[in-house]
Amino acid sequence: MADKMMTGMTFGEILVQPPRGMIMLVGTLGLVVEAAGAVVEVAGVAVEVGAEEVAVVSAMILKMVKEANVVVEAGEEGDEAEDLVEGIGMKNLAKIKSKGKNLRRNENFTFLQNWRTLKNYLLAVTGKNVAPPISSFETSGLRAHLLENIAKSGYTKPTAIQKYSIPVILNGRDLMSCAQTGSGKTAAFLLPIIHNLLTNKNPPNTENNCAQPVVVIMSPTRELAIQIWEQGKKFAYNSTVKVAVAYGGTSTNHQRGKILGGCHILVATPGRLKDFVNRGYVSFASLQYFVLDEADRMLDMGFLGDVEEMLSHQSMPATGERQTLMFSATFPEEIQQLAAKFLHDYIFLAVGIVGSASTDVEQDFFQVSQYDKRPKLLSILEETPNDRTLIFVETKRNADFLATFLSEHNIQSTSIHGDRYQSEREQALSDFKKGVRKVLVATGVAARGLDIKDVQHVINYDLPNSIDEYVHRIGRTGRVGNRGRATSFFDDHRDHALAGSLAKILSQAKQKIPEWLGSRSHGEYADQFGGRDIRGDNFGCGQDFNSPPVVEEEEVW
Ligand SMILES: Nc1ncnc2c1ncn2[C@@H]1O[C@H](COP(=O)(O)OP(=O)(O)OP(=O)(O)O)[C@@H](O)[C@H]1O
Repeated sequence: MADKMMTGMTFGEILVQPPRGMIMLVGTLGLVVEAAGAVVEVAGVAVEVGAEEVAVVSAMILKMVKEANVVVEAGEEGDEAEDLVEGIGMKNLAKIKSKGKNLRRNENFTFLQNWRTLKNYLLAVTGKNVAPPISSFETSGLRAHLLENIAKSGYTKPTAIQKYSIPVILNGRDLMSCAQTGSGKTAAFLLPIIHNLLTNKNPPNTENNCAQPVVVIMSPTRELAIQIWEQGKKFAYNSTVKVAVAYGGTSTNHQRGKILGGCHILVATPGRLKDFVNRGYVSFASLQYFVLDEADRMLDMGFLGDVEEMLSHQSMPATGERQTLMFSATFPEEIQQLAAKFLHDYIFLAVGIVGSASTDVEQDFFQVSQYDKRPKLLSILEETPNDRTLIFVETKRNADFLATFLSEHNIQSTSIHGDRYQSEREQALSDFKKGVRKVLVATGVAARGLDIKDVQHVINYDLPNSIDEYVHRIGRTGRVGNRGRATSFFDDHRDHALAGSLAKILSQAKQKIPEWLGSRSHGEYADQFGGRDIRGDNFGCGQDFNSPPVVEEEEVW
């Protein structure tokens, strides 16, 4: 049955007006919903639902119930279905009966519930001929050497996004893949790519002092590029696969030498990649995979020009002749539309709600005016002196200022932002990772992708302008199943435009919305599964897609 559904046959199809115009559908193992009414939009796609995501699914059901006057039949009293129905207060809206798995119909829907088989996630898959997911690394078909390196990395089983992304990539398909922060997206693209490189056994290609990588991975920040490079080297360890990196702020000679020495996989920031391509050090003549990590960021106005330039370079294979892979935890609809033109007959994957915050992060808010922020910060940090804490501020100046201020108060801190020398940035990150400094004050440069072990607390000293940025920032904690904590200072004067989006994020993550925040959001968040974009019109406000392009990628942070 699962195979049938994955290929989009007509089973379990249902409305669910999809987030961001993409199709979502509930069906199969956890909850089967059979469409029979006009309200239903047939989608032909499967979604598995799971215990962790029951809340999300509950809200979907609730929405359907509201719209279609559905009658829901729960299982035996005390079982998961009963709990779920209870939990979402559906009793007020639909007739609930406790009679095992019997079916009950009304004119719109039939619900068949089999809650005991709930899986661990909610998944949306769209596209034609989707390869079925893998269930374990051992049975994935990945090469033995790679499996050894996976085991050495301490991975015992694939995460949800890996289960679905790996076979799609192995199958040669283009992919847009969305999953929450810290869910293992990097390995989801690195593993199948390295598998194929190991299988093909071709040596790295360099002609006329110009390297021809098989894989180019673009990342918005230098530190993230370094991190992906390191992870790539880990998976390619002791093999013939060569991984190199190119990023700004350091001498080109060293990087160029490494790349020319042989490189299958090149991880790069946009500015340095463009520079190397324009100088003829790198060409795309052998390229098979083009990967955009943090794809929505790579395709917003800041980097779009660079990405387009690379994709339209004369040596770049055309869309459809290369495999294009895009990964992110957030993917605004406008950017998805833009992304589609670089993709060929692609598969869309979403684990969880696109753009939602990790449910493993406990989110707190304080109403704090600009003048009260410093004492409030001190009191919070003094409560938890041993916590590894990442503090986000809006300006580079304030990052330095705050780090100094905290150090003067015996809280050993350092800072990372675009005005520091690259060596200082790397030192700051290293000190923070090693625990030499417990506190790192950062601008948005550290918001995305960075995987720093045991960050217990993220503090938004200044909230960002965009809700997606908020989601990425707080995603620096609560990674791969660990719990984390995020605290944000909400300044009424500057942050009011974000209130609705924040309330929605809290609501999706099933967290308490402070009354004062809820009242500022004018109830915008109440309807989680709206007919259009999951975030509605105002969601993502502050994300300015029309802002002028920046010249150098890192300088904006
Ligand atoms: N299957 C797995 N088992 C255990 N740990 C894993 C597995 N896959 C990835 N990890 C680890 O999980 C952490 C988060 O992974 P990764 O950085 O790829 O997340 P991400 O989804 O890209 O997050 P972000 O959206 O913040 O960039 C890393 O430390 C990674 O090594």
